[in-house]
Amino acid sequence: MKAFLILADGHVFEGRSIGAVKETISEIVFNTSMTGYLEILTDPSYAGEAVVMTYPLIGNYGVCCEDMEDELPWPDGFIVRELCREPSNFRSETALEQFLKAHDIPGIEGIDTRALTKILRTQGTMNGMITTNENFDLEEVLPKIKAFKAHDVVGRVTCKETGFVPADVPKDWDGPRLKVALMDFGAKKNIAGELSRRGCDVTIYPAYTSAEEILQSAPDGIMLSNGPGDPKDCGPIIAEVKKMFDSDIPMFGICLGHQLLALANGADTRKMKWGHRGANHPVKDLETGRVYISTQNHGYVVADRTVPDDVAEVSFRNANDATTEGLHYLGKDVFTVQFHPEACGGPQDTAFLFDRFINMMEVCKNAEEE
Ligand SMILES: NC(=O)CC[C@H](N)C(=O)O
Repeated sequence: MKAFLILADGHVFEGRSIGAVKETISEIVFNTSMTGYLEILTDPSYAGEAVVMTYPLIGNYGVCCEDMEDELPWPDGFIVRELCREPSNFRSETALEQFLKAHDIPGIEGIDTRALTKILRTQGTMNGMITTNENFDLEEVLPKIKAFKAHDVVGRVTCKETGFVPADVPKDWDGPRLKVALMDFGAKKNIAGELSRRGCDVTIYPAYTSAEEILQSAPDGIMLSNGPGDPKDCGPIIAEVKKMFDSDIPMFGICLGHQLLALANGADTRKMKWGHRGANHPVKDLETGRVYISTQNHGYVVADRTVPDDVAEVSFRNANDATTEGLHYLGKDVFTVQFHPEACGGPQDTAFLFDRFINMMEVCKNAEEE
């Protein structure tokens, strides 16, 4: 069946429908990862967006359910050059096409994703519509496409009830056992995974949980997760995050969590032209000068020179465009990053940041006990 991608600037791409047959309007963003399509599809931070994969062949190792970052896929659409229908991998449980259909995600294949990405790079990400309606009227649909704005996407993806992931450590574990409160703004599964493998009992809280409730549970540390949408749309959450920050409990924030904590402390965020989405974004640790390759997925960034000097300093910068990639809060056991240390694009990457968080919590806990 024919399908069309209509961009807000009037460009129309014709391809074939994949996944669910339904019309959808969302922001069209591109991801440059060559693999990891399942992790991308199940990352809740993509809610409200349709993802264009720039790598031309997608789906060739099928759907390995173990790799899912959430129970469900979250993008509103999926756009590829060529979808592989005969995946080959011993871990694969189904083909991507079936997965998209089963979860009601519409998509389009067979379009020139390189031309599409060039448009998004020159003009910036923009809204678009995926439709199988051949008789669409451009004049009629363009205003609707332009007007689209995703609402309360964090509310859509966050857990509805408190959850618990116990420490996943051997019986003879002699490392610390710590209690972490994970704020779920759209958390990827492996955030809790990285913590639990390091001896943490992780309680996962819905995004709108009050700071009072979190503080009452007396966690050793608070983890602020990634999540979808514009961080400035999260006013009530920002207010609670500020109260958590003022409590002096160690904190670690990733992506949306990083942005929310920056906003809570007087910094500003801005929308990027086309964002960072891929598995090979170089970030420089400003303390050591070392560059790490990171996985990223964000369309907003903490605006340069808006972070009050007496509150925090920039700890990481993107080596391509020098944007802020991490903050370290002065005189506090609190740090945040814009990239994804829980995403294992390579063997270890920046997972050491979880060790840093564990050490912080341990030192703090020991100091209290003494
Ligand atoms: N992965 C994330 O947490 C993304 C944060 C935010 N929604 C952005 O696009 O910048």
